[in-house]
Amino acid sequence: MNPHRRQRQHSPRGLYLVTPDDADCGQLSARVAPLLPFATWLQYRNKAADPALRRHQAAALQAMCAEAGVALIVNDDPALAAAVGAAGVHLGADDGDIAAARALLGADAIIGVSCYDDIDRARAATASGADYLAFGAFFPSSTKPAARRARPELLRQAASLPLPRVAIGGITPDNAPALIAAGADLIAVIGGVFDAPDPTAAARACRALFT
Ligand SMILES: Cc1ncc(COP(=O)(O)OP(=O)(O)O)c(N)n1
Ligand SMILES: Cc1ncsc1CCOP(=O)(O)O
Ligand SMILES: [Mg+2]
Repeated sequence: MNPHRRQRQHSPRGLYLVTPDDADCGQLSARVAPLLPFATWLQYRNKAADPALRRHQAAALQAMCAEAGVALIVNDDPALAAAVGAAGVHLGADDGDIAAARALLGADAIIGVSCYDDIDRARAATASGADYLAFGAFFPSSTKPAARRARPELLRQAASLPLPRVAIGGITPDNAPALIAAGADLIAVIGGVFDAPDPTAAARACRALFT
């Protein structure tokens, strides 16, 4: 097995950086590279790219993450995660089931599941072998304006489940403390870092919230 896939942490905490849609491979790598020192995990998410571009970008990010010691998690697509040797996959409600992803990626893979505002979905994902539970959107998101909204109390409620809790949706270094106080182990961020005037400073500030 590729040794860089074996990066599963038992109690991951920190910044879960998620990529913006960017069709320019060189530009995407250049935007991500200075941020990796502050990320616990990186998710490759590109809702606009065709399969060839997604494959190319995921492979480039996997090489960068392996070098930086950051786990790469591919959004939506277990086959792409397997093809590039990523550490895991993130599955939403329309992205297939956990068992199929586990069969493809193996016992060491990180499989994350979107639970939105639904604690019953979180319980079911836990029982099905998920590795983390993602909740949100907690704040208005310019990346995904129609995202279902959740309240921070849900993070407290999910403390009864034995998995890391990821918060997503409109998160910035300024509004994240309320979510961390409510129990978020990781904050998943796109615009709050990549659209910040100084993305490196924003990523550093996100990480500092966990120290
Ligand atoms: C960490 C994390 N949480 C939630 C999502 C959203 O997944 P999904 O509902 O499948 O929506 P898309 O991202 O595919 O638009 C995520 N990607 N990552
Ligand atoms: C994928 C996703 N799911 C809920 S909100 C969201 C987008 C997160 O991006 P941002 O951090 O820019 O709000
Ligand atoms: Mg999805």
